[in-house]
Amino acid sequence: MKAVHFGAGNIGRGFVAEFLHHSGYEVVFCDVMDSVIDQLNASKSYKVIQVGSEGTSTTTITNYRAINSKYNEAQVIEEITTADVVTCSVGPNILKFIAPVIAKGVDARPNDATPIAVIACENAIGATDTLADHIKHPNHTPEERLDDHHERARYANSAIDRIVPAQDPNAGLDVKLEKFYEWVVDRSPFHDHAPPPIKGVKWVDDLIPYIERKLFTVNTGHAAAAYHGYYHKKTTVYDALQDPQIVDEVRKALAETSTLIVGKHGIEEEEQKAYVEKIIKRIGNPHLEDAVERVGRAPLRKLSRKERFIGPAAELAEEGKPFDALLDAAEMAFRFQNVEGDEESEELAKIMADNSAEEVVKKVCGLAQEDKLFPHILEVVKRVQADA
Ligand SMILES: NC(=O)C1=CN([C@@H]2O[C@H](COP(=O)(O)OP(=O)(O)OC[C@H]3O[C@@H](n4cnc5c(N)ncnc54)[C@H](O)[C@@H]3O)[C@@H](O)[C@H]2O)C=CC1
Ligand SMILES: O=P(O)(O)OC[C@H]1O[C@](O)(CO)[C@@H](O)[C@@H]1O
Repeated sequence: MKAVHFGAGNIGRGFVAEFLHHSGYEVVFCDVMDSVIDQLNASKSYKVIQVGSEGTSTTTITNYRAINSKYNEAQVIEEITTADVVTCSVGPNILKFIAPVIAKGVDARPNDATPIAVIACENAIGATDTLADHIKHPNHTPEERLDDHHERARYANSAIDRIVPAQDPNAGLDVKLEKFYEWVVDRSPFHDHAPPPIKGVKWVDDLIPYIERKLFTVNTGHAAAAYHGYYHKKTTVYDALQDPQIVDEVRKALAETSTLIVGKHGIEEEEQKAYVEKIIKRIGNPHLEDAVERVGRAPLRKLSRKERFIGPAAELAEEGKPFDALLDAAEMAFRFQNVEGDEESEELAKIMADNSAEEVVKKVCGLAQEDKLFPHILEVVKRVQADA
């Protein structure tokens, strides 16, 4: 079996490739960074090191190759025509850039082979759908080829959860990460044949409760800790969580999202409480040394309409339920400006400087004036702008 994986970064090498490897797949990494491609092709193995209070354990990943997809389109297409699975972990904003080559690879597949399974492993609701929309766009797949496209490819959304911090620059290809993992994938696209045999994946018929619970608990809590931590000059998320005031903010934000999740998805209150406790423990893992700048990265994405703060706060506002702590966390995200190495934080600073508060709320948060949350976020933006 063969899997083509786009994005040989932290989650790609550390989580997705590890699962694929242990399930018997040869992994062909595609990335645009020469250094990582050269290292992968020059080495026969790398290590995945799981750290936590239970101790450390290591697994070794072998049986992979790597292609620089920036220069070798024909080679990537060829690999996709003979692969069983395409996965990616490149970041939600990069999906449009990898779609054209995947479209060509899918189009070149024979209709009588098992359709290739395409699974995007990004922190976003419906990331595989987004990728599929780009792939099926007339610029990339001719319209007359869409009718039987499903015979060549199936697209499954997924929710992927594992904390993989930025790695030590001297670690080479090795990846340090937490022991916990969860990879949940929508089974419905494979209704007429077996889903790909990836060990450790949980196949479900309805992914929405899983991805919303994950995004609005793990990612809301993690990002809230990082943004409050950054504001209070903490180095890591662990450091941030040593501050009782920050823990309190995180707990309050998660109490708000829990109300939404429990009400919406029929999850037991006690179960959600236990999930929250587990998440707070996970994000406070001292062995990960996870910088607040990494967890806060890409604030424009994280402040967008369907994301971890505005998404749940907008729904809570419509239901007339409390969302104050989510507003506080969003305020800290708006203050995450001009952070070294983070382009979106620079863009955020420009947007905040060049636009009225109303325009910022519309542009960044995707809210309309008639949304109940609008005036509340507007106050937040005005406050941050006044401090500039
Ligand atoms: N690190 C984590 O703890 C988790 C990350 N995720 C998600 O996984 C995705 C990736 O995150 P990380 O692995 O942390 O980031 P990363 O920055 O370590 O890896 C991203 C990789 O994608 C590559 N890339 C960028 N543009 C590309 C292109 N056009 N074609 C091929 N490769 C390209 C980059 O060179 C890099 O190697 C994000 O969507 C993130 O939200 C999900 C769960 C956990
Ligand atoms: O790019 P994002 O959305 O921050 O994704 C990485 C995040 O995913 C998580 O690992 C959770 O699975 C976060 O802890 C981490 O910060």
